[in-house]
Parts: sequence; C-alpha cells; structure tokens
Amino acid sequence: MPINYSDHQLKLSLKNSKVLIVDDQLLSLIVLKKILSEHFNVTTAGSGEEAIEICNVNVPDIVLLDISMGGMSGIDTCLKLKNNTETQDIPVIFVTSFENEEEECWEAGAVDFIKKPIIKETLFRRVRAHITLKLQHDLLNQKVFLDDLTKVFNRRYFDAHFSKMERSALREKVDYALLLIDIDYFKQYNDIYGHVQGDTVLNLVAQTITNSLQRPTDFVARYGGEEFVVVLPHTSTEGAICVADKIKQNVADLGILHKYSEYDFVTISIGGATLQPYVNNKNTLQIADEKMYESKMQGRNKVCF
Ligand SMILES: Nc1nc2c(ncn2[C@@H]2O[C@H](COP(=O)(O)OP(=O)(O)OP(=O)(O)O)[C@@H](O)[C@H]2O)c(=O)[nH]1
Repeated sequence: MPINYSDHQLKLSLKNSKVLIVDDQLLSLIVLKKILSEHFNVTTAGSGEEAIEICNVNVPDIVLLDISMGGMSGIDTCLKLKNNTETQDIPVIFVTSFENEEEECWEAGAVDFIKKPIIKETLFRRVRAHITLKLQHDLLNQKVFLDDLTKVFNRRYFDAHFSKMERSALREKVDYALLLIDIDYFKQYNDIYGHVQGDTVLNLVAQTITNSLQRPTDFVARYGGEEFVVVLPHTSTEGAICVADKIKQNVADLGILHKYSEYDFVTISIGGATLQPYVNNKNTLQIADEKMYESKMQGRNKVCF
C-alpha cells in the first residue's frame, strides 16, 4: 500500500533532502550543483574516496556519481557504498557520457543513470523521483520497524538486523556486546499504579536507555513486554559493562516511585554477553538472557556478565 505524504510535507522533505554529487571535473560539479541546489540540499565531493568519507559521517538521501574519475572509479565507489550496511540503501545514480557501461552500472547497484550532456529538467525530475521513493521507503521502514508505544526499534527490527550483524562480526573478527534489560517488579507496578502509568514508565525507560547510548551504531529495541535489548557493535566486555552500569544508574536516577520494590524506585536488571570471535561463538542472546536471570536472582537492580 503506498504511503502518502501531504503535498506540503513532501515539498518540505524534498527541500531538506541531501544530495551528494561526486565528480572529479570541477565544471561538472558546478553545473550539477547549480541545477539541483534550487530544489535540494546539495553537497559535492571531488573523488570517490571523499564521497565515501562524507557518506560515512552524514548519510545522503541520494548520490550522483560520475563513472570515470581519477583514483577510485565511480563503479568502485558504488560497490563500496553497497558493501557497507550503513550506506547500502543510499540510491546511486550514475552520470555518464559513455554509451556502453550500462550493464556495469546496474551490476554495481545503481538505481538509474543520466546521460551527458545534462538536460536540466530531466536531471531534476529524475533525482526528485528517486528521492521521493527513498523518502517513502524510509517512512515505511519507520512504520514497520518502530515500536508503537516507545518509538524505539521493535523486535522485528532486532531480529532482522541482529543475525546479519552477528555474521559480519564473526567474518570481520570484531567484538560486539548485547544487553538484555528487564524492568523489575513491573507486574506489581501495573497492579499498583495502573497500566496507563505503566506505559509511561516503559516510555521513560526506553528514552533513558536511548539517551545513555553514545555511538551512532549502538541501538536499543523493545524485545518483549517490559524487556529491551541493546546492541553495541565493536564493544569489548569492559566497555559494555560501563554502558550497562550507566543505563542502570540513569534509570534509578529517574526516581520513579515503586512502593513494592525494596529500592523504593523503579529499577532494571541487566544481563550482558559479548561475542569475541577469537574466543567463542556461543549464542550471545541466550547467554545475555541467562545473565539477566542471574541479576534478578542476585537481588535486581544489578548488571551481570
Ligand atoms: N503497562 C504495560 N505493561 C506491560 C506491557 N507489556 C508487558 N507488560 C507487563 O509487564 C509485566 C511483566 O511481569 P513479569 O514478567 O511477571 O515480571 P516482573 O513483575 O517485572 O518481575 P521481575 O521481572 O521478576 O522483576 C506483566 O504484568 C505484563 O502485563 C505494556 O506494554 N504496558
């Protein structure tokens, strides 16, 4: 089912959408930028290497890529973007004056290509069409992968991304950590204060966990009713314990009264596990779950690894 933006919303999103133009010919960059910056937020890069750097820091909504450049070619730049989970969804349009490179462009993952000499109206309309599709795709993803109540990622997102991430961590031999977080005595909280207040607490805890994470690649998902899972890529056990302690403290510091709890406030129990590809490849999720249970057994408001 198509998702409809209102005209006003769409215009606003298009105006703010980020276009990256990559070309090693200054004149081409100037011409393309002049046409597109009337409608979009345009950045330029003079090489494939620079484009990759920009995309890693500030992901654009679309990339316009010259095929033949000194240094990294357009095709190699595109392949590099498509091989990185953070940048693989950026649509890439090739801009070319060559006739016989179409096949290679499609194979590299391009969504389209535009032939030189550039026709102003064609360029604008093609770019606009692809950005509109991208915005609709992002909106759909948001609806499919966000938890309605807390607005953090949902279980579906976690399941979809976790196994992919676990495989890439094993392949690249890097550590990553997983935290399972459960609100203590939440059944009693609902019973005493009511479900509406319970929902408010779930929201506050979700936001507190989110605010405790610092790296853009870290993420939190609602794993079940009152349970959250945090994924910390490229993180050692020591680092993950620091993050877990911080989350536990920040939730306790909210000071949400809970008469039933021996701590008098809402607290959380955390179980953690780290995947160390050189040492083990055990099921991190299962270990984190067992550790979380250990935290409960040790008196709650604890972190166990
Ligand atoms: N308000 C609210 N409550 C929920 C939601 N999802 C799950 N819950 C409640 O969370 C409670 C979880 O209770 P239990 O699994 O027994 O655990 P607990 O009371 O937190 O006890 P411990 O985990 O042992 O500390 C249940 O009462 C669920 O109804 C939700 O979306 N909103």
